[in-house]
Parts: sequence; structure tokens; C-alpha cells
Amino acid sequence: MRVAVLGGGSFGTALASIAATRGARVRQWMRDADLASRINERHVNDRYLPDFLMNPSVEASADMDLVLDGAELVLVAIPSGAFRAVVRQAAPQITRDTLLVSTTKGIEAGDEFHLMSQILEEETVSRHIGVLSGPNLAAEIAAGHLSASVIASDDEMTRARIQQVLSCDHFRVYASNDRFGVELGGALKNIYAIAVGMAAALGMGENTRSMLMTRALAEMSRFAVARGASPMTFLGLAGIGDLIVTCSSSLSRNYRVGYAIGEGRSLDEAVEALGQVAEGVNTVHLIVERARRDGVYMPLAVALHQVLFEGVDPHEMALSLMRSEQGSDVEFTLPREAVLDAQRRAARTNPQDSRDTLT
Ligand SMILES: NC(=O)C1=CN([C@@H]2O[C@H](COP(=O)(O)OP(=O)(O)OC[C@H]3O[C@@H](n4cnc5c(N)ncnc54)[C@H](O)[C@@H]3O)[C@@H](O)[C@H]2O)C=CC1
Ligand SMILES: O=C(CO)COP(=O)(O)O
Repeated sequence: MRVAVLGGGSFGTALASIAATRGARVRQWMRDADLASRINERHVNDRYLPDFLMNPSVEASADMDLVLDGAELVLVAIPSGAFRAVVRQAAPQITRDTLLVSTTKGIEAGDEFHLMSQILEEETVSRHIGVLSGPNLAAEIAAGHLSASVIASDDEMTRARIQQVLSCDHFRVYASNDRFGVELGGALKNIYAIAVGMAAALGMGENTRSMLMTRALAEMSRFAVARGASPMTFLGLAGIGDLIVTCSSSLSRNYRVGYAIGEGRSLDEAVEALGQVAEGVNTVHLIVERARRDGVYMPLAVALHQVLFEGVDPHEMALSLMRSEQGSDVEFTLPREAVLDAQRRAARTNPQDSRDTLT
């Protein structure tokens, strides 16, 4: 199979190498022609994965036409801020039969709420669009740690071909037909990784981490289900799986940004020190705005937004979250409204016992 990877960052590099190891002819596109020549000479992406010896057959290039020439599969590993522009540039070389897969975990900035796979649909004629997402820290994949991901597509051919070309002794690919659920899982968990990183730096314990992650999952699935995704997807690798890894590892850039803020740095300082993309910083803006418009209850995302952009102190934010309403644990079995109604009835019966913060 002829594979083109668009993006010279860490994830694109790790995936390019896996596909090459599986015997595909792989070309990787990046803006930086010097980096491309160094990769071709030494087989190391010294900017993003300096300790990883890539499969030597991966051919790096800054010439997009060359990289896309004859490609049957195109993996797009470009941060969300540049995703549409790069796809637009690639579009003339993409046919109806090209398998076209986003590996990006973000949402497009702007009034419309666009996921990356929707951009692929809008900008190209491909009929084989998919999303690859899961607990996939690029540095760990590069180091050969056993890992798994999800290919989500409505198209069974796309799912099966990606499973063939990207699975190897240290990487497994599971299939899903819930493209939006998988894509939203990958984008949303970045928000909560920032919050959990911040909590860790503030010295909070493992109970706190567990509470944050589990309530994050409730929030993520609530938002995604309101947009047509299946709640079951959040039980899988692209939901809880990715949330676990990103909220537990200092290899996660989103976690690191949160940690730096918890240590007292400003958002700008934290992002600058990182020097790479932490998608959650933009995603939290877009999600909070969309959740407000659609009336989806997302207290953790709103609280994080207040800390990042509205000058609220993280301790104050934590206290106000602890005093906020106590709803249902799993609202797909016990609806949140039913719990709140019962609390209101109880408060009318025993006003002296009720908390004034209950809504
Ligand atoms: N690094 C990881 O562990 C994983 C990353 N992802 C997702 O993959 C996407 C890409 O991330 P990474 O590969 O980690 O990124 P990275 O931060 O390692 O590198 C980003 C790459 O995109 C390129 N780029 C940025 N703006 C560009 C533009 N305007 N035109 C062309 N190229 C541009 C940069 O030059 C660089 O090669 C992100 O959405 C991320 O969430 C997904 C799974 C794992
Ligand atoms: O998505 C990731 C792991 O699955 C990588 O997370 P970061 O972008 O926070 O590094």
C-alpha cells in the first residue's frame, strides 16, 4: 500500500514508521525541508522524537505533490489550527477512492462546530473517511510500548484497511462505526487532562484525580450524546482509554500545561514552555461556547475556562465545584433531572438540612 502522512510532528512520525514496518511505501510531508533532509539522512526526527530510530524506508519531503503522488491512504496528523489549510492544499490529489484518515484531536476554531473528519468531507471528494484515536502517546508508541487505537468510520473498507496497515507487534487497531463519538472522545479528553494536571500540581490526591476523571467522562459523554454520538463509545479506548492515559502521564502535553499553571505559571508561559501543541487550550473555549448554546451542563469545562481565561483562582474554582449541585452518577441509568427533582422535594420537606448551594 502507498501511504502518505501529512505532518512532521511526533504522532505522524510514529505512525509513518509503523506503516513502513508493515511493508507499506510511506512518504511523510512536513513544512520544514531541512528537517525532511535530516530524517532521510539519519532516520531520526530530531525536532519531535529525537530518541526514536524511524523505519529507514520512510521518505520525508516538504513537497506535498510528491508525497501524495499515487497515495492510496492519507493520514492527516496536523494540529487543528492548520488542518483545513493543509487539507485544502492536498485536496487536488485526493480521489474518491483515497482512504483519508484524521489523527488529530481537536476542533476547528470558529462559529461553526467542525470536527476534523467533517473538514475532510467538506474539502475533498474521498468516500472513505475515518478517524484514528485512542490512548496513543506518540513517544510511547515510538519506544515500542504495547498500545492500541481505534479506527472509526462508517465505511467498513476504511476500517479493515487501516487495521491491516497500522497493526504490528506493538500496536493494535480496534474498529468503531461511531466516528463522531471517537473523534469527540479524543478532542474532549484534552480539556480534562489540563484540569487533572493542575490538580496534581496543587497537591491534590488520587481520590481527586479519580473523581475528576470519572466526572469528566460523564461530561464528555453528555456532550457527545447531545451531538448524536453513542454513550457506549466512551467505554472504549477512544473514551475512557484515552482519558486515563492523558490524565495520568506527564508525557501528555495537555497535562503538562495544566501542571505548569497549577505551579503558578500563566497560561502563556505554560504554552510557551511546552513549545508544542496542547489542543485542549483552544478546545475548552469552543466546547464551553457550544455547550452554553446547546444547553449542555459541563461544570468542569466551564470551571477550567474560568481559570484559564477569566482569572479565577484554581482553589476558589475547586471549592465552588465542590459546593455545586450533586447530580446522578451515571445519568444514562438515572437521569440527572430525576435526582435534582428529588432533592428539591426533600428540601421542601426538611429545609433545615438542605444545602443552600443546591439548585
Ligand atoms: N503526540 C501525541 O502523542 C499524539 C498527538 N495526537 C494529535 O495529533 C495532532 C498532531 O500532533 P503531533 O504530531 O503530536 O504534533 P506536534 O506538536 O508533534 O507537531 C505538529 C506538526 O504539525 C506541523 N504544523 C503545524 N502547523 C502547520 C501548518 N500550518 N502547516 C503544516 N504543518 C504544520 C508542525 O510543523 C509539526 O510538524 C494533534 O492534534 C494531536 O492532538 C494524537 C495522538 C497522540
Ligand atoms: O492524545 C494523546 C494521547 O492519546 C496525546 O496527548 P497530548 O496532546 O496531551 O500530548
